[in-house]
Amino acid sequence: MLKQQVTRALGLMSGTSLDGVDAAMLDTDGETIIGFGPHAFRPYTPEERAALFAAQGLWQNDPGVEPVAELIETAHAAVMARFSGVELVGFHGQTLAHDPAGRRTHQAGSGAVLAMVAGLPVVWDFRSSDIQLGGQGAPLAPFYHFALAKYLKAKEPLAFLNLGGVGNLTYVNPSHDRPESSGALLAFDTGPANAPMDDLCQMRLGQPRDTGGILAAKGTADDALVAGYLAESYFRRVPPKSLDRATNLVDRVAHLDTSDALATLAACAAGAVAAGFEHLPEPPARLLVCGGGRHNPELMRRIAGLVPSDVLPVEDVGLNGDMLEAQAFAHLAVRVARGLPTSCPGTTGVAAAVGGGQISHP
Ligand SMILES: Nc1ncnc2c1ncn2[C@@H]1O[C@H](COP(=O)(O)OP(=O)(O)OP(=O)(O)O)[C@@H](O)[C@H]1O
Ligand SMILES: CC(=O)N[C@H]1[C@@H]2OC[C@@H](O2)[C@@H](O)[C@@H]1O[C@H](C)C(=O)O
Repeated sequence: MLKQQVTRALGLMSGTSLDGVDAAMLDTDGETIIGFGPHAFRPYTPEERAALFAAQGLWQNDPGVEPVAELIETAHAAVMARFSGVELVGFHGQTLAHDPAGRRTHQAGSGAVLAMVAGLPVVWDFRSSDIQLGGQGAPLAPFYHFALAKYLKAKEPLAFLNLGGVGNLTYVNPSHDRPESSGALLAFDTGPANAPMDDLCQMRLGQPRDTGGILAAKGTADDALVAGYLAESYFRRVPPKSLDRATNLVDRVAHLDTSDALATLAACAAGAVAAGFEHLPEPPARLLVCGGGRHNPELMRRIAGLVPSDVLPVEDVGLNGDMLEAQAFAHLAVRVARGLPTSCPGTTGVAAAVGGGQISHP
């Protein structure tokens, strides 16, 4: 257990978009955010990205996973070395496979190795205990979203939307004192967000993304295809629910030219968010958007056209939308070190509030 409560924690997040490692420092006691610290981004090289892409679907003991874990550890160690004054590290690892129905999830990279390299305590393996207890193991950022709502002094319910490789939505009712209180949080993955658009760009153009949504904006979405996709059962399923990165969405737009295909994928991602709104207790006045997808005006325009809330990048309330998930794992690390829960029935569907994560010491 942590002796002092307010801790300078470094959060490390390598998300499903496979773009690189986000690292951000946060001063927190795991409940109240005291202040934000420096941050850094360490992009994966095209070769590293290709190796991570090829490793999608691999489980802990599968052949070929070891060199990928080493790649991940090396990239994280490099970005950690840029920080000083860190007291505790929260290391998410790289999700390679996620199967909540089978009660297993795989975040590659060892926190024990990073603890040795950095000479610091590292909290890692955040998702296993939740999934083993019947939760989805994801999303986990909602407990941080709750702390952010308090930091913003929100009085009314609000929602956070992360547009990463996968999208996830968190409804926060800030009238509660604790995130695990019944009704304080409702969170789930909305559907694929940027990953299918990125994959299509990589396959057809040899580039990692449709920067600024420029190509998507030139295209016309295939509305029938979008409607057929959104009619699928995932979108109607009552949360909690979470997704793997893998999807066959790119195959479905194979017959479309690149701009139309990207417009269609953006419409699917936006439609998935709107479908998620159907599950919220009420539409919040504000939808605060983080994650790389908020840099895609075409995606943002489509979401704003479909939901009744004001759709705002989190920068509009003074937060950093590129570092929010890294900050979340700093915050969660402190919660784990203090023995506080990191998920609850409203966020992952686990039967009761549970603390995930293990701590490795150097
Ligand atoms: N300027 C931009 N224009 C369009 N898309 C962008 C831009 N910048 C980033 N993105 C998209 O944002 C994504 C990266 O976002 P982010 O880093 O939030 O995802 P992640 O954390 O890896 O994923 P997840 O949250 O699912 O784990 C990439 O998929 C990329 O396509
Ligand atoms: C299994 C896994 O890694 N899920 C990620 C992914 O990326 C976005 C979405 O799907 C979310 O469920 C989760 O990440 C964020 C950080 C979370 O746990 O809140």
